[in-house]
Amino acid sequence: RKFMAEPYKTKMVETIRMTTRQEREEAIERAGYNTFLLNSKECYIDLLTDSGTNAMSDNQWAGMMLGDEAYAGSVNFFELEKTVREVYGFKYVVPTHQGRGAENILSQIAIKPGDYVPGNMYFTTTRAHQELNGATFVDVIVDAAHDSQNEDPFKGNVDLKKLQDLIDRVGSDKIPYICVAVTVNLAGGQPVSMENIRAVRELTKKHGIKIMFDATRCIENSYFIKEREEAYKDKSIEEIVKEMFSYGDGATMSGKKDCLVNIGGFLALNDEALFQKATQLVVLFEGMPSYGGLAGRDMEAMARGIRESVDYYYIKHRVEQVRYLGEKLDLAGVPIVKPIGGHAVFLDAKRFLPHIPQDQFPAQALAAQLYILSGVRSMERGIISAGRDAKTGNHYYPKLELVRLTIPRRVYSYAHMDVVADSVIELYQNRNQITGLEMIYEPPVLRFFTARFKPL
Ligand SMILES: CC1=C(O)/C(=C\N=C(/C)C(=O)O)C(COP(=O)(O)O)=CN1
Repeated sequence: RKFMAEPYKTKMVETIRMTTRQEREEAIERAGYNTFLLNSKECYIDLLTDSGTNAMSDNQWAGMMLGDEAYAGSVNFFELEKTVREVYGFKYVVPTHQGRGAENILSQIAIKPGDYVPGNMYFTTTRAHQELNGATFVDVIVDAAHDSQNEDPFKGNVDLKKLQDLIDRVGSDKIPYICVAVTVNLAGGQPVSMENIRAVRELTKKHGIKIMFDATRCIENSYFIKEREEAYKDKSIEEIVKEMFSYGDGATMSGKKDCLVNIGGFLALNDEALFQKATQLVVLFEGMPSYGGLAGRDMEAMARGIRESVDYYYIKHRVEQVRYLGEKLDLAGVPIVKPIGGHAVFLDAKRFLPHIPQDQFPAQALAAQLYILSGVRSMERGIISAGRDAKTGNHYYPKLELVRLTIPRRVYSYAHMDVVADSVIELYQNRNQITGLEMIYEPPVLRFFTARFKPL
């Protein structure tokens, strides 16, 4: 068989049930055509996100029984710290409740008003914290990343000329760090090559600019390096992760993805002065430096999840299961982002619904219609997620208007992937019946979480 079978067997099940079309039409109406506002029990196959929705292993659950819930100096903290040092290679670890907790602290300790933070495409919460601290985010990703049909194997790469131009334009003292996301979520889960990371290190080192990784999906990135970068095909995932991060000064991590936990994250740093600043803030926002908003048992589960995540067969299956879904859709002519990403298949809503202008929110409409047809929940990653330009007040109009079918780790089977594929293909065949939406409630920040719409 082309795709490997699951490298695990099931020991516990959580029943899911199909709803009726009538129930789903009522539910999406109540949710204002925003899939974020649906209840979990209204969703049959929930592909909203891979964040916190992953299945833990028996080893991780066993670790939950070993929570040292001491207020300070928990055994589990030292286990987490040891694991981050051994697997990722960073020196200091500040646990946080999830990725945003780390982004909040890093942005506050490293950014001063008027700074510029370059990055390989924006991510919603990452940019929000950078802007909250007075920085301007500057997208320095390769142009190919904004083209859903470009099949470059490393579309997450940094465009070194764009980075150099920014340095020349604003001066390196205005650039505290570059945020290198491995993989790039909104480009379609696209990886950064080791060669590019090395080149970014070389360029930034000359100007005293730090590299801070967004490590959220770093294992998927490592798998793509092993699969697509000749020099790494015989390296282990663990060797690749270690080398990747050796070129950086720190990382923010949402453990809810590649660390295989339902809650958790951390800020990792090598610089002691920055670490000291981080510990001063963590007591304000997350708790003690030795628990960062997490119970001891959560830190134990995260430490064990990190160890499991570098297992080759685990990550091979994970990436291949996503590829399986993507290839079925591609074969049926459904427009998707290529190459297929590590954590999700992204539908290209502009090409799926060319008759709907972007300011009638095609991706939002497509996600709502997919739910009505099949109970499959997906996430809008287009103009609504992009938000408004703080200066002009106008929508950002991203080139990529996408619907993300995000596959949780170790949760769904290939049969579920077939159900998703069949329903997307059916929707594609009837795409001309889909109409645009009007936004009837728009929150001021990160609007995609709670905005409401109605069909035009
Ligand atoms: C690349 C990246 C993310 O994808 C991310 C969160 N992503 C979510 C929730 C998602 O659905 O993609 C975050 C924020 O992590 P958090 O959701 O606060 O644990 C940071 N970086």
